[in-house]
Amino acid sequence: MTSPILITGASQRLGLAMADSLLEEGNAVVVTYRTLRPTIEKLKDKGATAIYADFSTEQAIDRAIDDIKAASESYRAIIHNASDWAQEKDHADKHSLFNRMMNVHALAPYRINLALAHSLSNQDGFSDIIHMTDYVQDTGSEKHMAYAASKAALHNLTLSFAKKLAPHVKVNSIAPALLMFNEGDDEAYKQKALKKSLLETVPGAQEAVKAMHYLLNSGYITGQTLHLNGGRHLK
Ligand SMILES: NC(=O)C1=CN([C@@H]2O[C@H](COP(=O)(O)OP(=O)(O)OC[C@H]3O[C@@H](n4cnc5c(N)ncnc54)[C@H](OP(=O)(O)O)[C@@H]3O)[C@@H](O)[C@H]2O)C=CC1
Ligand SMILES: Nc1nc2c(c(=O)[nH]1)N=C([C@H](O)[C@@H](O)CO)CN2
Repeated sequence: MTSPILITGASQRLGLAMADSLLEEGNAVVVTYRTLRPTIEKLKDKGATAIYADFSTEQAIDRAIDDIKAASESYRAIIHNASDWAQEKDHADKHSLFNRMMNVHALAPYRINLALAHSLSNQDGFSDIIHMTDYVQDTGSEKHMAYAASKAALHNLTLSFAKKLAPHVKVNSIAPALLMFNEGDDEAYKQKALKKSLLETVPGAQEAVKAMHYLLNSGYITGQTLHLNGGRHLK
């Protein structure tokens, strides 16, 4: 079995779907979680290694890096999926909000990539880093300003790491728009959100799973963004 693939924030939704798909394909998988859900136990039953990781502070990021390095001497790929979709209106302390967004979405991927750069290996070809960014990396967001800025920072790290880690490592962004609704999204929100894209659909987690496999199996894509947005950029 080749070196494991690391997926951060895999206890639910897209991260869980990506981890499940990689396990079903026979890959070794290491996941991080912040909330211990039954889904994590199920991933462990399928052979995954699970590591607790909170990326909201510098000290917690340090601890996570130590645990990730202890879990495997080498990695086939790193998928930075962990994310906190926070709105300004819900956080009075904007300084704390901005720092937390940057820690989760930019500092943690930056520090983990640097720490594991020499541990990325694939006897069959390229290794990979995938950054889960967001459609708003290019547009900003009035309601999620710090979040959007941190996703733009993450995408810029895609460009820098693509240059720094070539030719052995491919580094790409996957920039979704609406792939899945959240619990509590009411019908009015759903109808309004659907109209934001040309295709007017919400495809679900498998759209991200397919994009992940495409990048992992590509032999000539690096420094790119796979936009999964249903044509929203043309609306
Ligand atoms: N779903 C969508 O439609 C879209 C998704 N994306 C991006 O795709 C990726 C996956 O999306 P989705 O599955 O909806 O993501 P989620 O909102 O489900 O978040 C993924 C995981 O991130 C973890 N997380 C949140 N904050 C922290 C933290 N401070 N430290 C460590 N882990 C943390 C959570 O862990 P836990 O639950 O264990 O606490 C959560 O399970 C994200 O990067 C997201 O920004 C972008 C645009 C649209
Ligand atoms: N961490 C998360 N990031 C984002 C989510 C989410 O559920 N978790 N959802 C979105 C929305 O689907 C947005 O794209 C709708 O326009 C964005 N980011």
